[in-house]
Amino acid sequence: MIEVRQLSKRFGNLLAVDNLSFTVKPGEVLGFLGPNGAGKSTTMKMITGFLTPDHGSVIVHGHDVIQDPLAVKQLIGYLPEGAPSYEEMSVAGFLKFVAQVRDFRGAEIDRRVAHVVELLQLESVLKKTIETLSKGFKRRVGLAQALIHDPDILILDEPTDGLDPNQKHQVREIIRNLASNKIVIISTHILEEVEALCQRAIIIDRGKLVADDTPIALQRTSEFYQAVHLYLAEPVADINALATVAGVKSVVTDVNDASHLIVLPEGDQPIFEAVFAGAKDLGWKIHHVAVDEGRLDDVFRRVTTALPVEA
Ligand SMILES: Nc1ncnc2c1ncn2[C@@H]1O[C@H](COP(=O)(O)OP(=O)(O)OP(=O)(O)O)[C@@H](O)[C@H]1O
Repeated sequence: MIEVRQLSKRFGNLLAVDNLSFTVKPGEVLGFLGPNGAGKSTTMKMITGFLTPDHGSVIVHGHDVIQDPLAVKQLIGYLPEGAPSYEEMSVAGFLKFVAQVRDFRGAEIDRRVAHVVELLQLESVLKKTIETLSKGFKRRVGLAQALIHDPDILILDEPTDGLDPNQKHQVREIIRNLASNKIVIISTHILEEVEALCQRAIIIDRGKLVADDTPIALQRTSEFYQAVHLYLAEPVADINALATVAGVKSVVTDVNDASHLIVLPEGDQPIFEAVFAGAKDLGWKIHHVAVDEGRLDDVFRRVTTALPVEA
């Protein structure tokens, strides 16, 4: 279990993390979301013991990160933002070095390295120096070092950043397969990644927690949840004729397709049957209908602050 209690961190005048509290249980994959500069990396660095908080504490499986940093570092595999340091080392040399730092000796070092090399498919780049690798391979080497000691807890700062769609898929599969008894915290800007991988999502904004729920529950707070998409045979003149149907808040036209209407509900109750009947009564010819499940990107925009546009 990870317990983050009233964590704060200031850089000069900037309160980067502001009284943040949450807990994560074994078996949970937690998506950690927020706009650029929201404080995700800073929080992850404090959980892993790489940065000292100004206030608050982090308890990892009963160990306080500040009082007992070594115990916590043994429990955690951490993939920091960006590429591994030690750019001039070969991949094989770097992974061996990491295994030694993790206190493995003799044949166990080779066994550990071989395991992560296979897991992350690094065979073809073992002899290359890290600085010569593509961004995707650097990310995979970073993941390999985080996994080398088979940690109970993985803290992954944008793990699929820079990977192509196939590699993204592979890395998500690896995380999904690892996750059954581990705690995984993933920071990401990719909302589909949260929907695909995470049982829970936390959104922070300006260092503060602004949402904490399952991705589905968050999605259902979107104004599009239960919205009805009507795909008509042809555009209709008066779309607002449908706005009088009980439970309908408004009707808008898809900007890219005039025969696609989006009927938004007043609340979160289904309006499909009433909308369908209303459209039929109006004599509209319907090709296809779909009910919206809600959108995480819409919720993200609602609960976070957009950065000011630079002049
Ligand atoms: N060492 C530092 N010194 C000064 N300011 C810092 C330092 N580290 C982070 N910050 C600032 O703290 C704020 C939070 O940064 P952080 O990297 O935690 O955000 P983030 O949510 O991870 O952003 P991103 O999504 O862009 O990676 C930012 O405004 C950042 O510029």
